[in-house]
Amino acid sequence: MAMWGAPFSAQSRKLLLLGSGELGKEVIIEAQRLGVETVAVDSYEHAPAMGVAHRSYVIDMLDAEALKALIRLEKPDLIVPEIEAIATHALEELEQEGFFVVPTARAARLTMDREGIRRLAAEELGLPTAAYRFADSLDELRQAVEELGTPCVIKPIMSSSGKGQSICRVPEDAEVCWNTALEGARAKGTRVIVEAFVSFRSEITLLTVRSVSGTVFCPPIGHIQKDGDYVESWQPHFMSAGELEEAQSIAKAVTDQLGGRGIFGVELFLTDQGVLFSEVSPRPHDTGMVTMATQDVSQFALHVRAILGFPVESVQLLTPGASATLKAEGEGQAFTVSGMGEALALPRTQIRVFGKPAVRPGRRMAVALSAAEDVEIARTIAKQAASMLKVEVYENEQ
Ligand SMILES: Nc1ncnc2c1ncn2[C@@H]1O[C@H](COP(=O)(O)OP(=O)(O)OP(=O)(O)O)[C@@H](O)[C@H]1O
Ligand SMILES: NCC(=O)N[C@@H]1O[C@H](COP(=O)([O-])[O-])[C@@H](O)[C@H]1O
Ligand SMILES: [Mg+2]
Repeated sequence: MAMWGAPFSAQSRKLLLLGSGELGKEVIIEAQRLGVETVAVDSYEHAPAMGVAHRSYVIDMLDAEALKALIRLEKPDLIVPEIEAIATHALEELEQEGFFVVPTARAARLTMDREGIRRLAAEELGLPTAAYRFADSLDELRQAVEELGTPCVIKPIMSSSGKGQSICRVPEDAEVCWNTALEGARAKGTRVIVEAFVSFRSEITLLTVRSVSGTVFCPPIGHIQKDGDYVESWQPHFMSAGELEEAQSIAKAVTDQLGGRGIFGVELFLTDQGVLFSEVSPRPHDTGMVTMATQDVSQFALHVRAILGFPVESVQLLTPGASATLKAEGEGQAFTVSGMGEALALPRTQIRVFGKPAVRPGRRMAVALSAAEDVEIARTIAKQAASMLKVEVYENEQ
């Protein structure tokens, strides 16, 4: 039986979030709504989730010793990874000591790098994916490109939101792609994955919830990515019954293998040759921010419910809807976000301004969420709302 007392009391239930961006901010808000004590951790001050948590810490989460020291000090009831770049071996050690890692320390380790999850999905589970190779040097990369043919996609094994990702269109591009990967990798190390380019009809995120009730799927979310990062998403994405069944069976296989409780964002490509598995996040997904406008219970609330051990019997889509992102262009800490009034004047539209303390080119700063009678109208309105939002950087100030 789940029960707990007030935050800060000896009876509190304490959730510690590793990574405190826009997704974690919503997780913390949902946890707070259930009376949970919350601790936000990230590598920089004033990260979005820190503003809504009871307390926060700034540490290098790839530093195993720093991570272990903090967790042993705080003794949280739940450790909730929000990003991939975490010293996951430290999480495994902490799990051994009795700490509870969401969904499991092994899932966090396997999804931390593209190799772990790709080998598990393709080689252990035999799920359909794009053909792939790994390379540790420019020479190995050239060899992989030759074997897979062009075009192919090259990504650092440790990166997210498209960082370090590029398309190799002709074999001569290999060197530029190698350098792009080196610059974009989020941790030291040079290993890359080379994937055959998939000409998909569309791509989706299938949010999959594992709770005490079993596995429940949210209606599929369609999305568009630019330079490897999401710019637009909508729900539901229409697909045939056969295709949906294929997608759900892939999602079920991967999430059952990873185990634990919580929400998983299973990324899939829809092609004329069938559904391909791409990757999975054992946590809420950026494209799933649309669920704040469309579902009876958002992906963030579902995650919190499932990890606290509560049932998730079903998920209801209340309305079709869409999301569109605002990305910064400049760089610096002196900036403003404007256009919120105009965006909010649009029908059935909400915005989330994340409150990140600094901008850099391409950084996601806000999202517009619109509901409408059909997804196409919702997409048009969400894009219009996002285009009204502007980030203005003050060049001459700090
Ligand atoms: N093999 C491929 N063929 C075609 N397009 C691809 C391929 N791999 C990736 N992409 C495109 O790039 C996007 C980002 O790729 P991927 O999800 O692997 O990167 P990521 O950095 O983990 O992104 P995120 O962290 O936002 O999920 C995909 O959603 C897809 O649009
Ligand atoms: N695709 C993964 C993703 O969207 N993750 C979200 O972005 C934040 C990092 O943003 P930042 O790079 O702007 O600090 C993460 O903390 C998470 O909320
Ligand atoms: Mg992805």
